[in-house]
Formats: sequence, C-alpha cells, structure tokens
Amino acid sequence: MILELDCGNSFIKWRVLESDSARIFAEGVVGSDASLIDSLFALTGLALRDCRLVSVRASDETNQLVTTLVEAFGVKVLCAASARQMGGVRNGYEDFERLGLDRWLAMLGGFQLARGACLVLDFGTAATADFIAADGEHLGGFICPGMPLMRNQLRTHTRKIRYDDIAAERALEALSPGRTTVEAVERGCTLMLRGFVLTQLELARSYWGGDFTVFLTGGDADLVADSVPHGRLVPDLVFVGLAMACPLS
Ligand SMILES: Nc1ncnc2c1ncn2[C@@H]1O[C@H](COP(=O)(O)OP(=O)(O)O)[C@@H](O)[C@H]1O
Ligand SMILES: CC(C)(COP(=O)(O)O)[C@@H](O)C(=O)NCCC(=O)O
Ligand SMILES: [K+]
Repeated sequence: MILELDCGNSFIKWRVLESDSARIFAEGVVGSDASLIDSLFALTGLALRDCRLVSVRASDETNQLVTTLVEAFGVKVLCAASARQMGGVRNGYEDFERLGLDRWLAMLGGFQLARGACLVLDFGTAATADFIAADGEHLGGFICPGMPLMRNQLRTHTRKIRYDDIAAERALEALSPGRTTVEAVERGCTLMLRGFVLTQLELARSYWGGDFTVFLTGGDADLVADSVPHGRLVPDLVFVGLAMACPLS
C-alpha cells in the first residue's frame, strides 16, 4: 500500500492507496504528526510499502515526520521537490524553488485534467490562485489570507469578537447580513473569499475568453463553490500532482 501525505500549514491530509493505486483504502485529515501516526496504527489490514509526501512546512518539521514514518512503518519515503518544468507545465516564478510545492502540484494535477488553460484556486490556511496557459506556461498567481487566517486575525486583534466553532459552522447556513457577531464575521470573511474568486475569474476571462477550466481545492473550497458555476471541485488535486511528481517504480 502507498501512504500519501499533503502537509499544509494547518492540517495533514492523508490517504492510503492499494498498491495498484486504483482504490483508496483509508483517508483522513489530522492536526499533528502524532495524530497521523495514531490514525494509521488504528487501521486494520494496513500494509504500507511506500510513502510520498508534499510539505509546505519547514524542512526540520518535514524531516522529523519522515523519520517518524520510517521508524513506525519501515516505509520508503519520497518527498516532492520543486522543478522548473514537469508534466507539460513550466514554473513561472523568477526563482522556481520559491513557489509553494502544494501550489505546484495542484497546477500539475489541474493541467493534466484540463488539457488546456486553467485557473487553480486553493483555499487552505492561505487562499491561492494560479494561472496556467494552454501551452503549459505558468503565468504566476496570487496569495492572500484564507478563512482560518482572516477569522483568527479578527479574533486576536479585537476585544469583542469571540465565538466557538459550532457557532461558526451554524453562521454559514446563510450569507445574508449578520445579526450576531459570529454571523457578521463568518459571512464577511466568506464574502471576502468569494470576492477574491470573482476577481480571478475576470482575469482568466481577460486572458482566455471562455476557454479555460477552473479548479477548486483545499479544505474551504466548498465555501466558494457556488461562485463558480462551472468550476471543478477536486479535493484531491494536490494528490493528483503528487503522483506525477513522485512516481513509484
Ligand atoms: N475534515 C476537515 N478537517 C479539518 N479542516 C477542514 C476539514 N474540512 C474542511 N476544513 C477546513 O479547511 C481549512 C484548512 O484547509 P487545508 O486545505 O487543510 O489547509 P492547509 O493546507 O493550509 O493546512 C480550515 O479552515 C478548516 O476549517
Ligand atoms: C502559499 C502557501 C502559504 C499556501 O499554503 P497552505 O495554505 O496550503 O498551507 C504555500 O504554498 C507556501 O508557503 N508557498 C511559498 C510561497 C509562494 O508560493 O510564493
Ligand atoms: K494546502
């Protein structure tokens, strides 16, 4: 079996594939290395042979996780690395190694699925947009605070914005103007994300008319999915790119 990991700034997304790669044996989202190991130990019938991972964390943290995985499961671990070019996509950054690896893999996955121009939108700790032209040229992208950062800035830099996660979830059942603090903040931040999306769509239209595919991914993608009627919600887009960047022989 193959363990796949996407280590973002807030959460580790994991899944275990059967060795023929065709079927998902198990998957989940965890907040720490320790809970990843716990979740994996809790699986009956787990037989890991390989692991591939992408991380946007500091190399110390990533190396620590790799060591833990090797010790716990005796797996071989492949880590995705930056590239100037791969899968027909050309990294558009001045310094290609500076482009976030999760963005790069989502772009590889998107370009492979679209086989044409695409706009890749990822809603995690940060919200990111990347533009890939039909010939595979990465035109660049945008980074702004995602939902967790926006709400936490308000919570920590004001005196009177305090609420719990359950209230936050309930507040997003509608997007009408809020009548409580939690509604006002949660809906306000959601509309910020939607505004970001609409601006990216306008830019993509100015480049490519109507001839492009929009991909939505990341833990908060469903908050904006309504704003992109023809968008493709692909929660595992980073994993699609990860398999391309780390093929197993
Ligand atoms: N099952 C889940 N577990 C954790 N967070 C989730 C889940 N589903 C949606 N989310 C939301 O996803 C966001 C984090 O997205 P994610 O793509 O995991 O971020 P990152 O890659 O930066 O760690 C959080 O705002 C969180 O509320
Ligand atoms: C932009 C990001 C912070 C997004 O991280 P995430 O929200 O997925 O945790 C990450 O891709 C990153 O650290 N990038 C390096 C900077 C760059 O892409 O220019
Ligand atoms: K991510």
